[in-house]
Amino acid sequence: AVTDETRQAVQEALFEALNTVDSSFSSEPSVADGAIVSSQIANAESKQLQFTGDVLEIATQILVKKYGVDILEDANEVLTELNAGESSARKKRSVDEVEQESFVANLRQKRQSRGKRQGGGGGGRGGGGGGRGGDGGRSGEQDGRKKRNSGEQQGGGGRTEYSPPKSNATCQGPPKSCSDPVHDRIRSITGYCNNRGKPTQANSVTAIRRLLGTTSYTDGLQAIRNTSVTGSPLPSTRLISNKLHDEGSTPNFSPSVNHLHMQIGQFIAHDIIFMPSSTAKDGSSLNCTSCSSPTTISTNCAPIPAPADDKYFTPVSRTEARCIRLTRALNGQSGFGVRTQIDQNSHYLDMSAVYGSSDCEARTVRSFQNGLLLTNTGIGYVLPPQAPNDTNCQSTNPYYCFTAGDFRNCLHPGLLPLHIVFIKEHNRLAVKVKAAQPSWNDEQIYQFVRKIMVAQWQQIVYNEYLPKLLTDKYLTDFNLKPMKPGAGPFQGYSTSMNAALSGEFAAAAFRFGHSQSRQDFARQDATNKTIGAYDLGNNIFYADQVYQKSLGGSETMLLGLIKTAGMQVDRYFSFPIRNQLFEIRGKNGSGVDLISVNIMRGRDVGLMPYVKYRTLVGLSPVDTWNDLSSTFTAANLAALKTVYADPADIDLYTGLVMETPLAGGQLGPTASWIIAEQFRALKTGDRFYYENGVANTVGFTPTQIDAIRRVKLAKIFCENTAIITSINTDIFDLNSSQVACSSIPDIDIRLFF
Ligand code: HEM
Ligand SMILES: [Ca+2]
Repeated sequence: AVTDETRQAVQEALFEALNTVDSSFSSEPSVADGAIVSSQIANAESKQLQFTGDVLEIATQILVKKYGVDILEDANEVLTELNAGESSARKKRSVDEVEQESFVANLRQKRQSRGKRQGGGGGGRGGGGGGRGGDGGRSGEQDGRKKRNSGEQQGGGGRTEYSPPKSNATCQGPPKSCSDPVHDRIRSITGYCNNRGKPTQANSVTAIRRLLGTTSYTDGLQAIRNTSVTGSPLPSTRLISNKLHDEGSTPNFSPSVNHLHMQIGQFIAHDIIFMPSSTAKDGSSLNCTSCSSPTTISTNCAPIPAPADDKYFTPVSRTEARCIRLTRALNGQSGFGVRTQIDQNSHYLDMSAVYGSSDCEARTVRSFQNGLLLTNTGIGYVLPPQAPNDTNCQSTNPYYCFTAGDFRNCLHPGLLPLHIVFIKEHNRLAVKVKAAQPSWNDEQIYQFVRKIMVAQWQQIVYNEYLPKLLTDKYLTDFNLKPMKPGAGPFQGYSTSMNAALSGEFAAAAFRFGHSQSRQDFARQDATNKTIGAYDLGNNIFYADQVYQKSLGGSETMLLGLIKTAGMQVDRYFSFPIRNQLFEIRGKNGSGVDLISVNIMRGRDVGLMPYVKYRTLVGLSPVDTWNDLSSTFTAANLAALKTVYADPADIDLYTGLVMETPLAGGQLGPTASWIIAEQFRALKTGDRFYYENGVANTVGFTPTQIDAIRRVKLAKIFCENTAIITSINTDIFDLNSSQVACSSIPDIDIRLFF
């Protein structure tokens, strides 16, 4: 039983933590050299969680320091009591699965009233502002982005705090009980009620899973791993990147897999994971550029020191070392204990990059006419709607970036041909549906088409993308293969399978795709002539490439992806990936090294070192370097020894990309395992997976499932481009034979009525 003393201690710790949160962080102009801080911009819902998370993290440290870790269990009981009191204090809403109100989220108001009761001044600064209006996700997200050259960024006065806690009924999840029949038929945008017993599981803005249930935080709570098991400091992740991951002058192209495989991989990533970065108190991006930023700006800064002899990130001055900016992933912990990262997208494989991950965001991409998605055709061909207020966008009027289901759609130009093709495919199907069902309203058409779109996408991922990545054995062992035509329905759905993303997948394994990216992105015209390539390093968050009408817009970019080789998946990364992410055109060194970021992100998220995952995967445990010799080449082993003092230190990301690939796949055993495990969760944990037959869920009939099993990504490209008239039989095969588009059957929408 919890004592009153504990209750008192917990409340004291929370208010002390609140004061720390309110006073200890300073904001600086959020942007280095006018450059982009990050792609991982937190939306309003995530920011609400950050406030709670930051307070709980500090309160946890206070309690542990005073009373030891054993108090945390009782402290969480107190928190449950406090939250229950909070819930009953609020007017009950007419929904039965209302999430519990959070005591901590309302802490500022409590401090004020507490201050009054005690006769004190009650320090809270404002607390107003920032709430997300009903008008949608974009505007909510804008306030978190960089406000370049904005004078308001300076000075302390009048700044608003984190968004005040608010009911999240508007943007997060339909205000309907999971037993409402709407959840029989319609996959919610957020993922809400996909699992009826655990409605918010794998929803957008919820926590990631941890494969081993543990973290590598040195204090067991939040402190980033920084020491070797030998006691010496861990190497800087930029040093690791320089020594192990520099492709040098001899890039390794894949002999068989095209560049499109890279691009679809990123589109998959942007469906299932968006791990937001911490923000400053005012909701803007933190400027974690200087090496001292963890003490001068925010404890949520984790800049990466560049070695003094770094060729690209040279020292700031003779006395000041250079760091590569990095902000810690936003802490969404909701109880006392360990820091917890979140996924801001719906974790499910449900085309979030097209449809959005919150109900507000979903509205921003719809036209609300005849089920159509918004487009912009001003230039003479279809582009997504423009986002003139996107402050991450480096290209300016008239080359605005775009609004799509995922904020990162303009991260680099290679993503846009896919966004465009899928918007066009949705609208193509919507037109057919309208013609066949003239009486249907916008919502009916939209949901009908969306359901088919997601089914097609799942088919493409499981039937075309994954078999090019994983070996047949992994596909079989993890139940990843779609069933044969005529078979099914699939009986693998399990209510106990949590589809949520694992941190290991998000912060390490699935970032393998960074190794597939070329420096030059080709364009090819209808005659298969190369008509100009663009350089990745000069185009991060620049949208102007798709506006190049004379070069064929996005279609020649798409054909370029299909017709050129991707890079081999290995430990080497192209120059822009390692040096020019977020670089301003012409300003060397204004960007970051994505690979040093990946490795540091793993430490930030608390991933365990590589060797800890081997037993999970069925590999031998590791004591000495020699124990690694069957999974690494001698050359890679020797390279590892040049940076790590002990095999137990190896960062997960580096270990995964350095393992010898399995025959018949692109990855080694551990990376394959982590990725296969995730796609199994996304398949067998998704009530709406298209092959399923689940009670009280309106899926597809056997005939409809078979129609989806015949879907080919190639046909979607054929139908939605002007220049593609013949295409690969195997869409990701660089050396594929070609067929006429007309010989590939189109999906027959009539089968779905
Ligand atoms: C030119 C190609 C690409 C660029 C420029 C790029 C860039 C980025 C950037 C800037 C981040 C955020 C890093 C961080 O702050 O931690 C990121 C994260 C990530 N990338 Fe990529 N990426 C590319 C391709 C890919 C591909 C091909 C895949 C997968 C096959 C992929 C998978 C991921 C994943 C899983 C994350 C983590 C996302 C999150 O935590 O929200 N990326 N990428
Ligand atoms: Ca999703």
